[in-house]
Amino acid sequence: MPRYAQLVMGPAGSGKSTYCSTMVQHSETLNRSVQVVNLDPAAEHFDYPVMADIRELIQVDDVMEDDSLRFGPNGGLVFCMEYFANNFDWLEESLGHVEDDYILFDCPGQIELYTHLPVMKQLVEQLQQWEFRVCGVFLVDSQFMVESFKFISGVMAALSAMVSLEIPQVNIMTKMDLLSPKAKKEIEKYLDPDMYSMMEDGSNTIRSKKFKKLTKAICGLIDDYSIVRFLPFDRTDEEGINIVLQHIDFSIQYGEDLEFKEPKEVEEEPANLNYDEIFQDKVNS
Ligand SMILES: Nc1nc2c(ncn2[C@@H]2O[C@H](COP(=O)(O)OP(=O)(O)OP(=O)(O)O)[C@@H](O)[C@H]2O)c(=O)[nH]1
Ligand SMILES: [Mg+2]
Repeated sequence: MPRYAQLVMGPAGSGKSTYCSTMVQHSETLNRSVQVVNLDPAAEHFDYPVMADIRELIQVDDVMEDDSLRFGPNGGLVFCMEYFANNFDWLEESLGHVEDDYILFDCPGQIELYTHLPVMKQLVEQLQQWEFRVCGVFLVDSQFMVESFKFISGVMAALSAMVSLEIPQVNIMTKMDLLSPKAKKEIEKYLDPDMYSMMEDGSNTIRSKKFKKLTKAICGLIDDYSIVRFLPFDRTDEEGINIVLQHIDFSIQYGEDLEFKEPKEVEEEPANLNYDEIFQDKVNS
């Protein structure tokens, strides 16, 4: 039986840890067990119970304090993640092996992990070897998506994770509850974007003539192949959270292998009932 994993990725502060705790709470209401692994060696705050925490293996502060390494916060994080990739047996031990496990991996926010460093790809391959079906969940803060040029750079960030990890990926715009009603209306066009008209939009902020051709080619490619789409995520909207979860479940075929549960049998009538006697009583009366 397979196990299931969501790799929760996205830029710093995009809402990854909040997404994980929201999903855990939501799953509880559905009677589903979802666990979280913290993979951020610099994490300070999160409010979900962890099944494993990378900080038990290595911490950024320890790496930065090491005089022989002399790393800053970002170099320190990269070192930690490479150390993690060389010690996947720690993860294997922490995960154990429970069939049908559904695990969220709360990843760090450094974007280079998803663009050109090999560690996340190595993690995906390792999880697949352990029979996990893995879905990438890429989060972008909706407040940084309400203008054409910001949207295109968000799309490119999501796309580079998709290309480098080669797994199904669901892209999400977070913090929808923080948008003003005007911005909420404005963002609708980015949830189902027509990239061509976005380019032609006179009010847009893509002004540079020099790069217009390149931007147009990128927009055309994304539009023609429907490569990137975003789902809205408002942590206060249960129905919206459920739609996101359904998309992810569908991409990793969660539920298809679950064992079919027989419906409860209706209680049989007591076997010692003698219908002839009852019938006779009725005839006599
Ligand atoms: N209102 C609102 N605030 C949110 C939402 N999601 C996250 N936040 C806030 O945004 C901030 C960052 O959220 P985190 O969940 O810590 O983001 P993160 O991506 O885990 O951040 P790093 O791990 O530092 O990269 C916190 O103050 C959250 O409370 C949301 O859906 N709505
Ligand atoms: Mg976090």
